[in-house]
Amino acid sequence: MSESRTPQVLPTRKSTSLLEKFSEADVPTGRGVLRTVVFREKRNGREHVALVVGEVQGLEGVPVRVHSECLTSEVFGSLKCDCREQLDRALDFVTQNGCGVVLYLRQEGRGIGLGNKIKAYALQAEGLDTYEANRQLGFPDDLRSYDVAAEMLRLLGVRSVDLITNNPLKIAGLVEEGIPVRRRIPSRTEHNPHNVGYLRTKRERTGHLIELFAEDDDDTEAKVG
Ligand SMILES: Nc1nc2c(ncn2[C@@H]2O[C@H](COP(=O)(O)OP(=O)(O)OP(=O)(O)O)[C@@H](O)[C@H]2O)c(=O)[nH]1
Repeated sequence: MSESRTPQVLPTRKSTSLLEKFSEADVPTGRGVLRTVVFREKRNGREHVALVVGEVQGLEGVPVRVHSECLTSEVFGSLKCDCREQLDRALDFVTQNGCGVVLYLRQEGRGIGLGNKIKAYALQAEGLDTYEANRQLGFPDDLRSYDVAAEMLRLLGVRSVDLITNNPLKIAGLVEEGIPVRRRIPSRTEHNPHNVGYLRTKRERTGHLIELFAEDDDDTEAKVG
């Protein structure tokens, strides 16, 4: 008796559709026009933004920043982290380069949300570091996933990226979701007395490639900032 085999079709992340492209328009800014594309998550209605400069469809090695929302720093000017500066510098980079994408993901507080991030700040004021505070609240160090970012890039037609980041987990996360990362572009920001502990902890605990001092310099050619 001949054996009939059903071809095994493995589900791939690429075939899952998490998002719909909801709207887009050109928005004039101090840096120039940003093509602003809003994607909506089908499962929860959450909106994420792609800020696109130039023509990226079908391109390899597109400079991309995958940036997580940080209301406290980006809107209120908090000095406890370097998020606003990283966003500003990434936008400078892609606009000066004439091509690139900044994905602005609604993953406040590394995915735990604004209210919980402020709870974590209260614990940090009592001496816990950023990861200890997360754990005390019952969360892992980082709740983010990169499936949404990967699908946004695919829907924009980006074939591979030069990722603006210091976070090795972001690179791994995107690769895992099927987006080739050609190289890393370091994101360099200034430290201050309020965020130096946060930056050091990220470097020590999650391997962030942060150059806090001149002696940390590496010889990668392109840098943001
Ligand atoms: N839970 C928690 N989140 C924080 C804290 N400080 C900043 N964040 C959040 O951390 C996120 C920072 O995200 P990103 O700017 O993408 O930075 P990153 O993962 O450090 O990696 P790169 O900037 O790409 O190197 C934002 O969502 C901030 O709101 C904190 O003390 N606790």
